[in-house]
Amino acid sequence: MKIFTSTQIHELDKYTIDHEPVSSINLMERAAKAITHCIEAEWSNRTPIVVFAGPGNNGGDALAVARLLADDGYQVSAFLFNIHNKLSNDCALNKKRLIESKRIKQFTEVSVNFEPPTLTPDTVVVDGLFGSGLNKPLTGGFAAMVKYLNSSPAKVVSIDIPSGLICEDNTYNISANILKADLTLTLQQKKLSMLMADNQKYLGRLKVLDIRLSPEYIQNTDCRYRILEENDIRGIMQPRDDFAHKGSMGHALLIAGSYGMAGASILATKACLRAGAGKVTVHSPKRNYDIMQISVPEAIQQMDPEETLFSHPVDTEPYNALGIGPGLGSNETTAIALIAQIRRSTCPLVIDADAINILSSHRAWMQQLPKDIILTPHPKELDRLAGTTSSCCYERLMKASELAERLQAYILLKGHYSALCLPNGHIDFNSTGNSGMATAGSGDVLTGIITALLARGYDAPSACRIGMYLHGLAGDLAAKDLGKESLIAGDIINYLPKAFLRMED
Ligand SMILES: NC(=O)C1=CN([C@@H]2O[C@H](COP(=O)(O)OP(=O)(O)OC[C@H]3O[C@@H](n4cnc5c(N)ncnc54)[C@H](OP(=O)(O)O)[C@@H]3O)[C@@H](O)[C@H]2O)[C@@H](O)CC1
Ligand SMILES: Nc1ncnc2c1ncn2[C@@H]1O[C@H](COP(=O)(O)OP(=O)(O)O)[C@@H](O)[C@H]1O
Ligand SMILES: [K+]
Repeated sequence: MKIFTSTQIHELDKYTIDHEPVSSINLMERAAKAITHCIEAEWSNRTPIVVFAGPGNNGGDALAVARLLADDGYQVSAFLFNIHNKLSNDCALNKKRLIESKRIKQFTEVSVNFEPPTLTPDTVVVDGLFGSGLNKPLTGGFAAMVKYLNSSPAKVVSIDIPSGLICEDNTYNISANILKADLTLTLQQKKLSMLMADNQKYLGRLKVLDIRLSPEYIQNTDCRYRILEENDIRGIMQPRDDFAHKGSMGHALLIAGSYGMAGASILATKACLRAGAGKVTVHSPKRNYDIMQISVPEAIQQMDPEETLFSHPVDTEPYNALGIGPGLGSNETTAIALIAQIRRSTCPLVIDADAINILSSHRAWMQQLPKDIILTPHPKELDRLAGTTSSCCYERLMKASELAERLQAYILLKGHYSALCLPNGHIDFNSTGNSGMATAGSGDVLTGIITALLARGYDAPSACRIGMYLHGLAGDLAAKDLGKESLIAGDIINYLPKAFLRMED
């Protein structure tokens, strides 16, 4: 699913009006009907409704909803904020229709002073102050109104997006001036800011309402952001050849696990095997030999000369892909071996965990990274790598994207909606995965999966897309059977077979 920017959403709106064809007022009515339907499904007509409408089309939607609810027997009070005496055409038309319908309990147009109504816990507030047209943070009277609503006991339903939240960049927005909705009914598609962890507190429950905007525009318009769905992944997965043999299914090398961190290499290795690599070799320090042999008998063991850490780069000629980093530690000997390993590697590379941390403390080495390398940082690792200090998720995402462009690398920033930042500046978000996966070792599993896919011959973007999707899907299937609370990283590996099966259906 493409995630258009607010500018593109306006173009899409206009294109639909011109080409469907549908008049803009009828498109607004379509949106208002969908919103009204959702509200009526949740609250009976004994619920007092208070509608707050702004001067633009978000306000127009809200006034149409006020009329439709009143028509269906709800007690509706509506406030239209028209402080500059300037309404959008469709907002003005819906004001007229609302007044003419006469079913409304109270309609107030606010131009100067606003006497806020009493909001009881059983009241539902419909927020149509600002939607995708908000172009700067709220200030003054509107900010005060948001604060008033946030401190009220009423339930809030936001139309399209909670007022005060901007569709993309909220880096310099003020949290107290953004409405906290209980339910957000967003039109046609999620907005970029809805994918960010730090904005979840504003959204409440989020529903996407299909208002049938032009499929032609949606299909033909290039878009920087998209959410990967099952069909996108099915489209790039290759069937396993009947005549496949272990020599044709890729030989993966993992360099992982220092003494005390054998678990990370075990998880990555098992995941790599379960993701269908023909052969997996794991390079780890001598002291981990027995535990590795016993834990993953299917893998080939390669011992580092050192007892407890990775110290010697290896020849990658026999391998089709290398994953390096899980549980590696950040000893200086390991750091030097890592950069030597990166320099001499001839196969596709996945860099994770401690390998990323080592690069963060030796930034000059980043210039030596080959093109098309894959880095899989979690947010803290990305912050160390890119030197981000802000807690703003959008800013971090932009840093990750800039870094991907500068290095011509694939940066997979992990989390809910993991974001794959591509060298061309585009960003693909993953749609699978759940909070049960917030458990140590989940990332090691992802590294193993992506390394396997690279070894099998997928190019870097496909390996990342399929890898993060299957990883999340395995987590979802595991959570369905086991619940989220007790999920551990090993469960993700155990459910990878079912995730593959689901994609073969
Ligand atoms: N997508 C679709 O196809 C469909 C979309 N629809 C609906 O349209 C909505 C978008 O409508 P919209 O473009 O009229 O913008 P909206 O959010 O109402 O605000 C614009 C007004 O706000 C003002 N303003 C901006 N920032 C401000 C600030 N900080 N503080 C104060 N004022 C500020 C701005 O003023 P200006 O910047 O122009 O001076 C202008 O007056 C969308 O969210 C959805 O609900 C549906 O009807 C049907 C199909
Ligand atoms: N709430 C969540 N929703 C979806 N996926 C999640 C969630 N929490 C964690 N994950 C996934 O689990 C993995 C965690 O990786 P990471 O933080 O590197 O773990 P570790 O370092 O312990 O192996 C990532 O792939 C991430 O996307
Ligand atoms: K709104």
